[in-house]
Amino acid sequence: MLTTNLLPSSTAWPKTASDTAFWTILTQTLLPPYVNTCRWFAGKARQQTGFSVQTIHSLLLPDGDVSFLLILEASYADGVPEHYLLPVSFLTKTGAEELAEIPQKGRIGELELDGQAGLLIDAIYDERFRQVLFTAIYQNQTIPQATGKLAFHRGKGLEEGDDNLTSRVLPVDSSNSAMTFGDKYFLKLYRKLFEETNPEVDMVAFLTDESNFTHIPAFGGSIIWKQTNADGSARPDVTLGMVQRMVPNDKDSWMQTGDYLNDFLYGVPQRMFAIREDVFDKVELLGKRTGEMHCALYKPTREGEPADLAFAPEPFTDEYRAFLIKRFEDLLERRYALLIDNYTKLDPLAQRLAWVFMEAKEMIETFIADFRTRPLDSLRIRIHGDYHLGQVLATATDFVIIDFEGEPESTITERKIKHSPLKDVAGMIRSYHYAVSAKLFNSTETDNLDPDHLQRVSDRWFYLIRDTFLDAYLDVFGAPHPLFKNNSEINFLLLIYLLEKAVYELGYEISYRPAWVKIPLKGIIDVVREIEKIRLSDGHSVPDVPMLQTGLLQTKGA
Ligand SMILES: Nc1ncnc2c1ncn2[C@@H]1O[C@H](COP(=O)(O)OP(=O)(O)O)[C@@H](O)[C@H]1O
Ligand SMILES: O=P(O)(O)O[C@H]1O[C@H](CO)[C@@H](O[C@H]2O[C@H](CO)[C@@H](O)[C@H](O)[C@H]2O)[C@H](O)[C@H]1O
Repeated sequence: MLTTNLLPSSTAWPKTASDTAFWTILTQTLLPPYVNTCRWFAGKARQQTGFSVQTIHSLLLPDGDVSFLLILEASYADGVPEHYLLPVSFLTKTGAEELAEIPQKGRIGELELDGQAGLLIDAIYDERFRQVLFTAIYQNQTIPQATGKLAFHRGKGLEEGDDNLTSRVLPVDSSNSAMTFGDKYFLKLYRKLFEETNPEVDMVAFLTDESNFTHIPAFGGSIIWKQTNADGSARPDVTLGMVQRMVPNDKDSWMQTGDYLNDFLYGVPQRMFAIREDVFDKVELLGKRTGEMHCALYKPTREGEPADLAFAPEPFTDEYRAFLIKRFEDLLERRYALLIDNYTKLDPLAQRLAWVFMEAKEMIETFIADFRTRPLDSLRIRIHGDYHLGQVLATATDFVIIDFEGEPESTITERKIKHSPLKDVAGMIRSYHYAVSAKLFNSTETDNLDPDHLQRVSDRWFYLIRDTFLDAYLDVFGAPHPLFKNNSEINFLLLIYLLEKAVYELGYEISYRPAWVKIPLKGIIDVVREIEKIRLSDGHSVPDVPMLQTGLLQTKGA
């Protein structure tokens, strides 16, 4: 098995940490093709100009061997370089059994080091490496490194006595790597790295330590690289990993909602509109849990107590308004450009929807600009930031909210900016709209139905579910609501965030799922209609945005 294309070096594995030439050769040979096959590498579509190993951390394994945590720098023709975590182990031929267990996606390549043939692997597939990480967290270890130290921190959720659990890598296909310990703890190793604590660690640690909200997996610990410069001065922390309690679950809420919609679908051809009561119960429960999460994140400073500035609520300042408007305007420009570039690839119905979006440009811009001066007394807090049905695990009777990393397109600093929690609410409402649209317009059961009728059925399901979610959500705080001034502010903010989310999604779908582009476009147009109503009722004239037939999402005959 290990006979071809061995990359030779005279340095023994443990000594390679200081052999710069060795790593330079690797970044020119084995690493680029390997990294480009990895799900976690986000630079595949960009013009790459090369990789380099920026930093190497060493971890001593229980048997005296060593694994390295490589910080890889990926450079591109345009834009700033990115940094990725790649832990590596070297398994020699003698460990034939272990070698056989390494999946293809963990095999970086064959090497011959100091006369020993072996395989360079992603160390997450090395049980010894996983064990060292977990033990270091359990023991709150700090391990000095050439460029600072690795600080392992144990959180409240990691129980006494759980220091010797067997581990395995989880087959989740995501942008990070997941492993479990004793099927009780879930360790996420972050792959794309940022200078600043990952918002997920902030949020999960805060909710575990400072609140009674139990519908997140409790915080079990973190792995932080405390960087220093060559002169010993400190640099921003880099989060490498986080442990949480493992949540037994069959599925996430996206799948669960899909199951409910399958039941609903059977009645549709018979012109029967039936949503089971337990579906409403679940939607209500999720609204309630969402409200409770925001309640837990709302931490007004009490008299005599020091303010926790990272989580203290803030008003809608001019600075925030300017930030949101600029971000929205930039997003809109990028989306219009993307839509124009891809227009001819869209089917005729998507093209019609795209036209309405184009025609509404001026009205959307005016609506966003309103945000600069409109009086707003609601408050902003830290929020989930990327909230949708896929981020909620469904347990037997309840829900557990995961993935607090925030919006993937935003910088880490942006992800920590406080927003109205209605941004999360808008995320979930968009998700219900996605769920019903994707199901009703892509199923054989509804293939032959009149598209206008189908659109009405879809809208009815969506409005009922949306209102159920929203009512249950708003009920959590009671009246007067501490975070929202009044219904008019709630409506305005919801529209802004719904629009922003749908415009964001438009880009995601053009890039990843062109057949679904119609879903966010329909979401945008629904908001445009609402804006029209508001402006007309305020006595404004509105630009002439064309009306459309219903049946907007139907792909048949396109
Ligand atoms: N605490 C947990 N317990 C059980 N499964 C989890 C837990 N956290 C995440 N998962 C599973 O791992 C998947 C990826 O987790 P997520 O936090 O969304 O990572 P990523 O940011 O890499 O997408 C989730 O969709 C879920 O299936
Ligand atoms: O990978 P992430 O969870 O960070 O989110 C990205 O991918 C999501 C799709 O997996 C995407 O969500 C969109 O599609 C969902 C259905 O697949 C739907 O429930 C969401 O409402 C919709 O936004 C998300 O936008 C993107 O950031």
